Amino acid sequence: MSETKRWQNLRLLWSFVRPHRRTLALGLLLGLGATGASLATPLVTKSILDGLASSASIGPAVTLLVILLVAGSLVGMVQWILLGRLGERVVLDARSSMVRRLFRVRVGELAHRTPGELVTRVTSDTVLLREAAASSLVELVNGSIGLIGALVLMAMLDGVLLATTLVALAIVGVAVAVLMPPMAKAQEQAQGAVGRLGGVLEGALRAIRTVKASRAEARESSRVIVEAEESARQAIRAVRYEAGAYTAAGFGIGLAIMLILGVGAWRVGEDLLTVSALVAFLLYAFQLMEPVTTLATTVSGLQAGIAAAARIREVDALEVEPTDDSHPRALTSRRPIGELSTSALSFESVTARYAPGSAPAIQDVSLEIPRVGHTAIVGPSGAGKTTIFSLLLRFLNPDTGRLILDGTPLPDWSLTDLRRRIVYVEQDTPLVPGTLRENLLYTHEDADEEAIWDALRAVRLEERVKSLPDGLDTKLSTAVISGGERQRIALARALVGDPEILLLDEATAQLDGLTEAAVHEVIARIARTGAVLTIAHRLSTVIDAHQIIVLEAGQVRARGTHQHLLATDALYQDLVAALRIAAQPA
Ligand SMILES: Nc1ncnc2c1ncn2[C@@H]1O[C@H](COP(=O)(O)OP(=O)(O)OP(=O)(O)O)[C@@H](O)[C@H]1O
Repeated sequence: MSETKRWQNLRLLWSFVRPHRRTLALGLLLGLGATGASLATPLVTKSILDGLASSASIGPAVTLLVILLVAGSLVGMVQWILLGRLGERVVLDARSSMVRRLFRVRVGELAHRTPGELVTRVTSDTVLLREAAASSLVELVNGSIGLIGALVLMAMLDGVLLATTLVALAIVGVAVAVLMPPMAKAQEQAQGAVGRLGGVLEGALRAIRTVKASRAEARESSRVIVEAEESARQAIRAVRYEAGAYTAAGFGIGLAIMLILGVGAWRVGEDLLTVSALVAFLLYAFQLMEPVTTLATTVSGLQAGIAAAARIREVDALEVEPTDDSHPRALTSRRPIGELSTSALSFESVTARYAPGSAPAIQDVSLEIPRVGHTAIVGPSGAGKTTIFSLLLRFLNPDTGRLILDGTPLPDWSLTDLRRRIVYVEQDTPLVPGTLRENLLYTHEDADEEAIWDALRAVRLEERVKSLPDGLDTKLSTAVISGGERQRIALARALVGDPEILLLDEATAQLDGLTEAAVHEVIARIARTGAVLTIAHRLSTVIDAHQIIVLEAGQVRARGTHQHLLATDALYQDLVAALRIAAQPA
């Protein structure tokens, strides 16, 4: 990591702590209190020893020592709790901001990342911020103050002994400084490996049915375990560096104590130092050990936090969709159909690509989708059908040309207004976590109970839902839902959404009779008052469409009704022949 990047990441780390700076300041203050108590302890011990040697009263000094011990411990405990809470708040803030960001990121940006890897960033990378932001930062500041305080007091006790201690500490410092950068790099790599492990496991579990049906359980578990092994290898590498730093620190401390004892004994023998001063000096030397030994973990905690901040930063850098604030022109009202032009949507010479410099996914496409009626898009795989939907929903923007909705270019609509008018039913119809009711109201939250039951009736799910013990409030995680039912729930959601425009990506799988009937019912209902655009995979869907658009290699090849295209277009004839074969009962 370059210095500028490290600095940026440190600032990012600070940006998470900043809102809690008062708590942090209190933590630092309490830490100072505890440090003060431990710095005073050797001096009070010295005065007790001196009192004993001269037969003076040691009562007040002993009382002070007890007070210092009790107060120091209590302050330490309060600081611990305070910093623990601070750490958890930092984690929560980081998670909340990442999650909000992730849901605003453009769909295309997420296409190249596995959900599992992103999940790891939100769940485990943020935990590393906790240590770094709270304990490490405070330990570093308090530890440094304790270190400086002890050195000053040691200088007051005996300059020669201090010089001896500093030589030993310098050796420790150099060793730790040499071992730190590779340790930080190893920690960064270990964190990255955990992310990849999450990604691979998530991908394999998502495809679990295919995995099992292909008898590939062993192969898939090996693939995941390879990532787990890599993660362990990276973590072990990091541990090795940590161990090196600790050993160097421990060796240096042992050396320092031996040197202090040796030189101290000589100075006591020469009457240059009292025994009580040597004891106090040794107590300080032991106090120095703590910041020096924990320095490695404290700095490594900070390094891990900085590396985590870098990975959080990557999510921050993902391109997000524009906010509605950038649209002063609010187009919120649902316009009466009579006032509209006959074309709800039009493409004007649209060319679009998924990445700069790549081949266009669609090229120079012009088409009109009538305000009322059903338009079906057909074409071979890769022809650009899904791209048409992505452009309409603004998951993707055209390179050239423009799209017009109700006479207004798409970029002039706020995303909220645009997507409020459109309901999108995906091919594999994912349901969101929550209850059946929440799923049905997902697109149109304000719909009433009557609209829900009407939609369920239309997709032949009324009886099934009524038979569920919790009815509409059934949690989908606890219910057994078949593939066909899942599709019918998604279709019912479309009806409840009461859309002006329905984008329906028809399932390619063979549909059961009920689901096929539900598809037709939904298309027919919405097409009576709105525009339905389907990516059609079923002959029956195509035959009934008012308009069919044939796409080939990213371009509009032909358009018309089923009869017209059947008589005039060879590709359409081939596509229909394939759909006929697919529609034959097995
Ligand atoms: N996320 C993506 N990144 C890069 N290229 C893509 C992406 N999605 C689609 N493409 C490319 O764009 C072209 C059109 O793809 P599109 O998915 O629109 O076709 P399709 O007609 O829907 O195909 P299918 O019927 O197989 O789903 C193809 O060449 C495809 O490889």
